[in-house]
Amino acid sequence: MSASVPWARCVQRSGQTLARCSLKRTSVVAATCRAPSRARPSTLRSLTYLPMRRAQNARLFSTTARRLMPDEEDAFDPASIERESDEVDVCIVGGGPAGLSAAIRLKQLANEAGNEDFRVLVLEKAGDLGAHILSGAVIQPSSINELIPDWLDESNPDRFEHATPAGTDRMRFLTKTSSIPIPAPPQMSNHGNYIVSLNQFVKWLGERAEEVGVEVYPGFAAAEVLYNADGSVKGVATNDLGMGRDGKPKDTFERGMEFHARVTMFGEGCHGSLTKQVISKFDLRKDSQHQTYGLGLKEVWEVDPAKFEKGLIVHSMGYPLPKEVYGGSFMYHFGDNLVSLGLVVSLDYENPWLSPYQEFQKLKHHPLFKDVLEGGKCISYGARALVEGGFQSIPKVAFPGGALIGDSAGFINVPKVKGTHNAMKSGMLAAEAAWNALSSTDEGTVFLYEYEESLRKSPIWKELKEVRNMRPSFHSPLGMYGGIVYSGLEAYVLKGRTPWTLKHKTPDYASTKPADKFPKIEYEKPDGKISFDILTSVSRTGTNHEEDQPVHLQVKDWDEHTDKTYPPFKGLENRFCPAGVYEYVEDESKPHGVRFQINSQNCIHCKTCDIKAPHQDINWQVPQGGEGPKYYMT
Ligand SMILES: Cc1cc2nc3c(=O)[nH]c(=O)nc-3n(C[C@H](O)[C@H](O)[C@H](O)COP(=O)(O)OP(=O)(O)OC[C@H]3O[C@@H](n4cnc5c(N)ncnc54)[C@H](O)[C@@H]3O)c2cc1C
Ligand code: SF4
Repeated sequence: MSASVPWARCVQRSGQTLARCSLKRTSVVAATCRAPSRARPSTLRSLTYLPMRRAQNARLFSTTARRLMPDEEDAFDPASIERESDEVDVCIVGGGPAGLSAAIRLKQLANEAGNEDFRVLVLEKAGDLGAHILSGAVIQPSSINELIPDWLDESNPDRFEHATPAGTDRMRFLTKTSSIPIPAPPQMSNHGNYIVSLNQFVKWLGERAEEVGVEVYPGFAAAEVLYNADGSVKGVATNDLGMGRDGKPKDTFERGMEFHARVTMFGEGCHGSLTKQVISKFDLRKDSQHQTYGLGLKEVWEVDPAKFEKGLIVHSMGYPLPKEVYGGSFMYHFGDNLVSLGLVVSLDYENPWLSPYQEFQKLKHHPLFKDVLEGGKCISYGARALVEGGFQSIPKVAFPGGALIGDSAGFINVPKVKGTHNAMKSGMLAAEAAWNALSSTDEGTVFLYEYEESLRKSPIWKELKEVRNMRPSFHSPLGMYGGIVYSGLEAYVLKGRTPWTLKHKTPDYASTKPADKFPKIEYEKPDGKISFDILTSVSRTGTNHEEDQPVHLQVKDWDEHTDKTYPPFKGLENRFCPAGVYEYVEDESKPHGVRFQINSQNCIHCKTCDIKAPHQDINWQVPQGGEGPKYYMT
């Protein structure tokens, strides 16, 4: 950090060093980057003015702070400080498989056309790329084969080195003590697929993106959608940093930053906080059904080598979930003695006593899993909601000035338990449409008609249409058994050629029934070897949030929330949250004898509360960039 070099100052944001060196694969201060200037990521080049911006902000704020008397502090409006802005060609929110594939494809096209100045920027809320990604993950390589054909080639020094070829597939129906083999439908055949840690894969994809010139900003949480005067999307803004829990700026206050682009893509994954707003603003669900969701909980274990079967893929239905609850488990053996084990629970469950976290702990005691885990070590835990609505729930994906890509739109093939290949492909299709649109005109609002069209002609559309009736068939009067039989018929005989399309029923938040309609579920205490209490699990996510900041789980009136939610549902938030964030603490001074509490530091960004809260009064917003879970090997 030398003051003599104008741009060689530490560019810090919330403890994150902004400038990252793609050669060193590490965060660096600009002056310490020894890469030739041509090879430096443009992040370094374009951010040289940032120290100045921070100095300006600091000056502005300290001036304001000096001037303010205590009784005036309340009147201070952070919005009165103008935000710095940056102008790029395409801004992508979310550095997941969809966002990074879109970014890489755009820069490939720009570089092929000799337009190296074409700026593509990716904003990612995690401190490091991949750190908020949670997935199975068995990936179908169709999209990565297309995007980076030599991704596994021995001759490629930058190949991805952590892919385990899929081996034996097993499908089981579980009762409490036994596991019954059932035929795996063709969709679930994994021949030719790879087991990976999606979090490692995304990190690697990010490096490939920087190599082709994408500007990747981890630690930047997009918090606000910006609009042009004509109503089209103008870009996004990151949130203000250094605000106290009381909503007042602290001396570390720093105004957010605006990123303006002619095309803004939302690749926030399932139930994105900005995607939600854009869908509503442009009424993108006008011709589609509501989205439906599941919550996936997952652990990675290092197991006894004698129990490890490299490439083994096991899926199950049945125990521990009651027959009215759709869901299932997965167990993938990959890498060196690693086992990825998880349970997906659909969020349209009715019984508020049900706890997806506790069901997952119960699952691990089933002999099918316990035998593998015993003697092993749990090395990570995480949870994330996933989209289950499929074909019926695909919204319009293009709107003036932008597009939805990946799980933000919702392209998971539920019977196949896969979404990564579709997320990537949708990003690539949107990229091609954006490149063509931006190349054909230098100004004015861009609308990606071509993306809507190419999506309909793509394998994504065909694949999701074919399986569209499987998930909703589990709502027939025959419940789970009816769904299994109907899905078998679709998989082997009908193959989606039926003239009908089954509808999704009630949205997840409205599916929960009052607690007094069900007997309370008593879960067994964890044994500390196979099953764990929730705080031990949360400690394995590495999650952290600065305590003195506005709560990012926004509930307007905590007492009103308690009045409406506690009496009928008896604290369901405590049970649906896989990180122990919500509590009702005994408090005799309160009307219901309890006080609502939000331990927001524990949040692992799974979005379940925003989806399942019965009165839709919990609004998940991004906290400060760089906060949240620090997943690795997930
Ligand atoms: C438990 C589980 C198991 C799964 N198993 C499989 C499997 O075996 N195979 C498979 O193919 N798929 C699987 N999936 C689905 C797969 O993970 C998703 O389809 C895929 O990750 C979607 O990619 P995406 O880029 O759309 O979203 P994501 O992977 O969710 O990435 C979104 C990124 O955007 C960032 N972000 C969000 N909001 C903001 C914001 N406002 N500002 C900045 N950054 C933001 C997030 O931090 C994240 O990094 C599974 C999913 C789960 C939950
Ligand atoms: S608070 Fe909400 S988003 Fe955070 S972990 Fe709990 S349910 Fe998930």
